[in-house]
Amino acid sequence: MVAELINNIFLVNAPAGSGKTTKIKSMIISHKVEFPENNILCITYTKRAAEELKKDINSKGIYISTIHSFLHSFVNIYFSKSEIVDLYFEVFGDLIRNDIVNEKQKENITARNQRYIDKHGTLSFEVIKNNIKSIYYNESANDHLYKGGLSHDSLILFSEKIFDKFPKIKKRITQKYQRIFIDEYQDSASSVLRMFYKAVIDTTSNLYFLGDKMQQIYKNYDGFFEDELKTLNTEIKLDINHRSIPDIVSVLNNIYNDEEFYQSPSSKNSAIIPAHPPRVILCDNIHDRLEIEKSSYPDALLLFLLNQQRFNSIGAGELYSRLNRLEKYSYGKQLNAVNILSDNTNENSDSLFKLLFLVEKVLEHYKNSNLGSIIHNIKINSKIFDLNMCKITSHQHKVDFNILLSQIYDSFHKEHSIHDFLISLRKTNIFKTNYIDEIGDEYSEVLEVGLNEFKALSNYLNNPKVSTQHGVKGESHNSVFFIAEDSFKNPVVHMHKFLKLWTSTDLSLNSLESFYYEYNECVADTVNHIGCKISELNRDSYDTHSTFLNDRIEQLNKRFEGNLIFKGLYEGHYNKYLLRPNVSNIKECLKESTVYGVLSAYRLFYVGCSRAKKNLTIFIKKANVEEYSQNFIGKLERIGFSVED
Ligand SMILES: Nc1ncnc2c1ncn2[C@@H]1O[C@H](COP(=O)(O)OP(=O)(O)OP(=O)(O)O)[C@@H](O)[C@H]1O
Repeated sequence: MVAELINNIFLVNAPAGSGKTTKIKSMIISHKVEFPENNILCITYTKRAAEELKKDINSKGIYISTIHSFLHSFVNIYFSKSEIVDLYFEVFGDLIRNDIVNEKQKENITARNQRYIDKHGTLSFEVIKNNIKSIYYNESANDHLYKGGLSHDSLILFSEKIFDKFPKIKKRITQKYQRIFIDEYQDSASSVLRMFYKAVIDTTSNLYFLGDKMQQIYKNYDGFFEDELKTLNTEIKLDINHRSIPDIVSVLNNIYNDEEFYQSPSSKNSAIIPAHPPRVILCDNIHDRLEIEKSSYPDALLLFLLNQQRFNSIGAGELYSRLNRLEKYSYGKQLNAVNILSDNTNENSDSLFKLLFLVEKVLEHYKNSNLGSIIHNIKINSKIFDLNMCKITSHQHKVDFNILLSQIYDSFHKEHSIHDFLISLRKTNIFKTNYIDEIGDEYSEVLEVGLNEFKALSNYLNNPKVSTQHGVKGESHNSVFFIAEDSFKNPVVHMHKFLKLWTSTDLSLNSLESFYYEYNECVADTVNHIGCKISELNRDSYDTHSTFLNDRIEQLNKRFEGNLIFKGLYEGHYNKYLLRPNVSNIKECLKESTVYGVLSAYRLFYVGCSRAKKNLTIFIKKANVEEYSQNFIGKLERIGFSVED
């Protein structure tokens, strides 16, 4: 049966640089001019994107925010209603009961249960139910279900449940908003897409999903909105690349390798002469070669895969790695080391870095003899400065104060550790001693790092030229240096396996993604049958299921026979298993990340290349592609790259 097309819900799936963000802005503005009384909602993927968009369109009735802040502001007024608290227990009750029982005796759950008993005297489902009067969004990656705290993911899940159960609440969305835009739809969870779809269908509001499937670089979307996507209105076409020069547009078309998404270059970019053709540099040592190229293109944006590499390149690698090890910035916590090291404003919530960035700002004003700005900074930071010491009521005070600032200035320019710098700050008495002293033991490793790393970080923040491949969505840069790297965990990106597969097959997003979904389903089905994750298989559980697993491997081998992606990624592992069936060999066969890592590398490669307006360079370590270098160079040249050794 052919699904009915939906007229008021639009899908604009268009490649990089085709003007999606620009289109959103112009649609918002023109709608507002025509219907000034209407309200418009625009959901962006990151806070930064929301802030950027707000700079251009900030008028009454236009609401721009991330999905979490939108949902939170929209549903939190119901969070203490008894029906909503009941729904909370309906949705999360089993999870709560399981944690109370803690069948597998997980240590963290045992500890959490004990903390609850210490505080409330006892732990049971009924006690928890009695204690929770209202639920809340805890703005972190982990739920606090005993207290009614919803994590990022649970806020989304629970909002969807609220809209399903209480249509009146859902209806408020379209009563309030006549136009809704979801930017970067490809990285939104399918539950988010479905939520808006169900709210807007059969109403007079319009909903627009804008994005690019090729730029799906986070794992939020699980593929469960594909049927609905096929029913959407696709009459808005964006097929001109407004960002890049024709040679780069041609490379991008070839990487995308899908006629449906073919882009023409914009005529305004045709006259731009690049410094070099899009090129791939195959080198023995990427670091050394980068240094050389950086001197010719000092403004190039360097795209690394990992934050660690990015901070290494800035000259603040040790600072990043040590801050990253702090418990409070570990995985799942509200803030991480990147948040702290990227925020040189007064909003930085880390006591050490707030102080360092502030001191640096004050020294900048000192250098420019701008006493007024120094006083202003002192006044708005009364928790950090000792206001008595900073009072300037006479000429002598001013002279004394200047002496203290000059001591700080000298100390800041000395080669010593952050710890020694803090000691020198403490000695001046300008700062509250308890503020400095409270930067306690947990920071001891961070304080050992040289102050020069902080200075390098600060220079970088004033002029960022290094980013991660995940972090440059939506950006444009004249010159881009993309550094090919692998990562086997957080994030999983198998760049070199991708390059190898790309060399030997005519890869397109559709072919690789369909294989990924199909293979993933086979793995999920196997996991369901054996009742444990593939990575958790051990010799005993393998023996129990070996007949089933052997059959499964033979079936899959047959099913994907002739599939070049399977051949490139899995065939070797299957042959090995069929020769020697054992637990470690089966794990390799059924590893979902083998294909996921290649798929995410393909997308990141495209995202990275598509940031370049004029000059694009890819750096690849020669040794990593040696085995197939002739074919690889041939492929690169067909794509439109020039290849340099
Ligand atoms: N219609 C247009 N005419 C001229 N320039 C445009 C037009 N649309 C977009 N641009 C310019 O092209 C560049 C890319 O636009 P935009 O960021 O909107 O594209 P996008 O599709 O959102 O890109 P990406 O998917 O890579 O984030 C920007 O510099 C923008 O100013």
